[in-house]
Amino acid sequence: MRSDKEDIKQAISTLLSNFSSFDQRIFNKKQERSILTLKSKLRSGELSIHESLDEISSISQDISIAVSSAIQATYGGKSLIPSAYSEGVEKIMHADIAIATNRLSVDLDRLSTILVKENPKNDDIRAIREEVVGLKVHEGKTKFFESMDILSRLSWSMHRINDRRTEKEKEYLGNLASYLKSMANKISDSSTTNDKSSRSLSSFVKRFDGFIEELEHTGNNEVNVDTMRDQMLYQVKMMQSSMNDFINNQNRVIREQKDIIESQQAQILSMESNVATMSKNLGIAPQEMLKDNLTGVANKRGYDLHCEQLHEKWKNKQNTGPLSMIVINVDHFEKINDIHNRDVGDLIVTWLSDVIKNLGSSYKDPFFARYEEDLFVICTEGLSPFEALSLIKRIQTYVQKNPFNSSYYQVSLSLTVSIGLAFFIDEYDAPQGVFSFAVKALNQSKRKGRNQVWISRASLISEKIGPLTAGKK
Ligand SMILES: Nc1nc2c(ncn2[C@@H]2O[C@H](COP(=O)(O)OP(=O)(O)OP(=O)(O)O)[C@@H](O)[C@H]2O)c(=O)[nH]1
Repeated sequence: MRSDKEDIKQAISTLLSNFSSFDQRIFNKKQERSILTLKSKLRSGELSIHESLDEISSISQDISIAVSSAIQATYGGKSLIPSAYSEGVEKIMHADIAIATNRLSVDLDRLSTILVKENPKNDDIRAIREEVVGLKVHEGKTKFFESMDILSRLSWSMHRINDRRTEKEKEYLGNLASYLKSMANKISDSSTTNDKSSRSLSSFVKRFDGFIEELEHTGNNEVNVDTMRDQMLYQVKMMQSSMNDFINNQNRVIREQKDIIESQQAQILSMESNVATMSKNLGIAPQEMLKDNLTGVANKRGYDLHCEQLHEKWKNKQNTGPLSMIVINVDHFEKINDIHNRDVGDLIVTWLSDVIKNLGSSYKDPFFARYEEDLFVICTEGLSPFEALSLIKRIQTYVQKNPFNSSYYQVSLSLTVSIGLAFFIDEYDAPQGVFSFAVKALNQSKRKGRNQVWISRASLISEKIGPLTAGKK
């Protein structure tokens, strides 16, 4: 595109030189000066092709008028009817004006050839080119006014082409700026860091916005559009260098994260191998280490592991419905041990564990563990406060109404249990905290006379999780 422009500039410049060499009778000093100024401005790049074409059009009109005046002066002021023209022109065929006309036809030939090559699909230009070829056929005959008319029309066609070209270039620059803006936006939004390189990328969003606005207010002057293209090129280079910084930084962050993950993986591997060694030394399989020997349900280790998973779920909001912890303890267990013996106590622990497990299976089969001694914990997931309380009531009623029997030890004992309930309420709740809320509620049940259910943070549960229709506060 650049070199085509240079060709056009060159052709216009030659045309102007030939204008200057016209017979002095045709020009006055002012026209001569304006041709010289125009030429030097065009050469220095002060003037665009667009502006030069305007000037040429007006100079060629001046020249046409001057030539017609010259003819009138020569032929005694005959009126300018077509036959007078052809007669006048015929008579000055051998004068300088004829030479100038021939030069003009050569210039037109050159200019129209370049334009047809550049715009092969433009019908106007092709038609003008045919007229120029027609002019050449009549070489030797003076066709000054026709040449001037063709030059004028050629100027206007170039005008229109230039207009469309600058419009297109502006559109292209605008699209490019929008694309780069959205790219800078996306990258800085998705950045994992807020370092200098990602901030610098986000600053391009504003810069491109300014550029798009400036483009909207720029006319079709190609000198301005050239400047805008240069500015855009500069911004693209700057953005490229910011992107390089950004990519280097992101790579560094990824490398650091990879190092952390590798060291964590190594720790996990060593922990796993420790567990494997421990279980080997103890002669039990790893999963057996998470089970209570007496009841076969999860033990405290199993409970701790479950709590870790529960915490992850809670933090990432992946839990399916409300979460709660229910702690259950046999009333006066020490006395039972003392009055009967620890074996009876063991049987009671096993019996109660089965009772809780069976009743829980109708309540979405919650995780259940023997935490220690005669203390059990149920972690419910997806049970409303009302449903959790209904499960608690069923356990309590079952224990109360069904005495523990052992034919071997010949005992039948009426037992009761005390219970504490707590719910996870907000993102600050962690399993250890919720467990201690549940234990506090259990202690309250014991203090208030046993065989009771107490609920921790009951008003918050009603407000944030769901209604409680049973239980005491
Ligand atoms: N049989 C049996 N007893 C255990 C076991 N582990 C701990 N114990 C005993 O269980 C008793 C725990 O009693 P607590 O739960 O404090 O009961 P309590 O103080 O009698 O009664 P509350 O105040 O109603 O809880 C202690 O005497 C422990 O020695 C076990 O595995 N089997």
